[in-house]
Amino acid sequence: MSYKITVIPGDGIGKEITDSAVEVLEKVDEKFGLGLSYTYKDAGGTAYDKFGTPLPDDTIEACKASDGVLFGAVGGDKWDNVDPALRPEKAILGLRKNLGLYANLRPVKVADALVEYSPLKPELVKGVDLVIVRELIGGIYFGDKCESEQHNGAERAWDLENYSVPEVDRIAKLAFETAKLRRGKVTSVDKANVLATSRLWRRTVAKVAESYPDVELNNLYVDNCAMQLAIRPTQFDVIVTGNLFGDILSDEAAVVGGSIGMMPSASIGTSTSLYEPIHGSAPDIAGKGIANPMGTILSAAMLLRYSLHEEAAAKAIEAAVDKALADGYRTPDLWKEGFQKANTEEITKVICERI
Ligand SMILES: NC(=O)c1ccc[n+]([C@@H]2O[C@H](COP(=O)([O-])OP(=O)(O)OC[C@H]3O[C@@H](n4cnc5c(N)ncnc54)[C@H](O)[C@@H]3O)[C@@H](O)[C@H]2O)c1
Ligand SMILES: CC(C)[C@H](C(=O)O)[C@@H](O)C(=O)O
Ligand SMILES: [Mg+2]
Repeated sequence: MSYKITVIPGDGIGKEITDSAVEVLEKVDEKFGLGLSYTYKDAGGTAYDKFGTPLPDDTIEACKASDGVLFGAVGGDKWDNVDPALRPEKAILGLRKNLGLYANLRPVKVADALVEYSPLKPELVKGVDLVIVRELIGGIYFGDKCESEQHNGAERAWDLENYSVPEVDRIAKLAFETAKLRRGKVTSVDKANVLATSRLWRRTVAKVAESYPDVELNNLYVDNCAMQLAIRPTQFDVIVTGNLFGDILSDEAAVVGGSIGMMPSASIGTSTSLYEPIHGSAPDIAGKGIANPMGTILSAAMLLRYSLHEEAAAKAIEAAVDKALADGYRTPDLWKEGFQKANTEEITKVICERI
């Protein structure tokens, strides 16, 4: 067995969290004999500083030639004033597009040990186990845009949202397939009372649903969904939604789970899949060695499961994270009186010891 993994640390806390996840991967490799090898590539502001572009071609090529990509995060205030086409965020957007990663799976499962960390009452959080299936390479993110123009004597900017039936059809099918393997419920989230794209979205999802009689479909407007996530998150199994709504709802859902630092994701499509935590480069804590690496570690577990089909190794990582939490270790984002504070390096060691 041998597998090639491309690691893209990126900016801010990106290096700290990917170093941590690779350490954990090395530990499972030792135990399960997976034969993992790593190629490190630049992306984001760091790549812009070195090469004048946030996404060098050889980063894309390395991703395509590997069995899975582990991505940290990109972005930071330092690059706020660069040409918008060269912003660090263009690196992750470009990778998603170049690799055809049309679906982003963002599971939200609350570890027993973290139930009390949610801003919601424990009885509302216990048993939360949902997955947001976010469309990732369409919608307003990738429509035509104008940074600035004169219109009726005033400056304006615009971003166009568009979705085609095939784009909605493929993400809806993936959501229904996902629901079939889970609790059989899809909630499609849109703004069909206002937006034409959402009405096409809703019609297309309904059509796909006809082929899945055993899966229940219900539709929610995005504003209501945002509220429902805060008042009764256990009602959700699979949430399928567009690019922008999925971005916003997943950060909200992360809070239900106690900290955004815990949340992993898998971006899948037509080429190599990419795995990354849902959070960003956290410039406010970068370089301090205190970032929570567990979202990235759990993303690495998803890589083992979905790209390498190494289920036992994936489960070993997830169990080790659960055990570290159950044993009372907390990174600063989760720390409370009575618990053992662990920085990035320390929690990594604690997790490795539990593999
Ligand atoms: N996929 C990505 O690369 C990605 C995702 C989101 C944001 N970003 C970029 O990251 C930069 C910062 O964005 P932001 O501040 O809005 O969002 P962010 O997710 O980076 O941070 C939001 C808050 O959560 C905290 N946080 C995030 N991850 C954490 C972790 N692992 N452990 C502990 N605390 C953590 C941060 O300290 C901050 O207080 C921006 O440039 C943004 O565009 C990149
Ligand atoms: C950095 C940004 C482009 C990205 C997004 O909006 O998709 C991020 O917020 C995410 O959630 O992965
Ligand atoms: Mg986001």
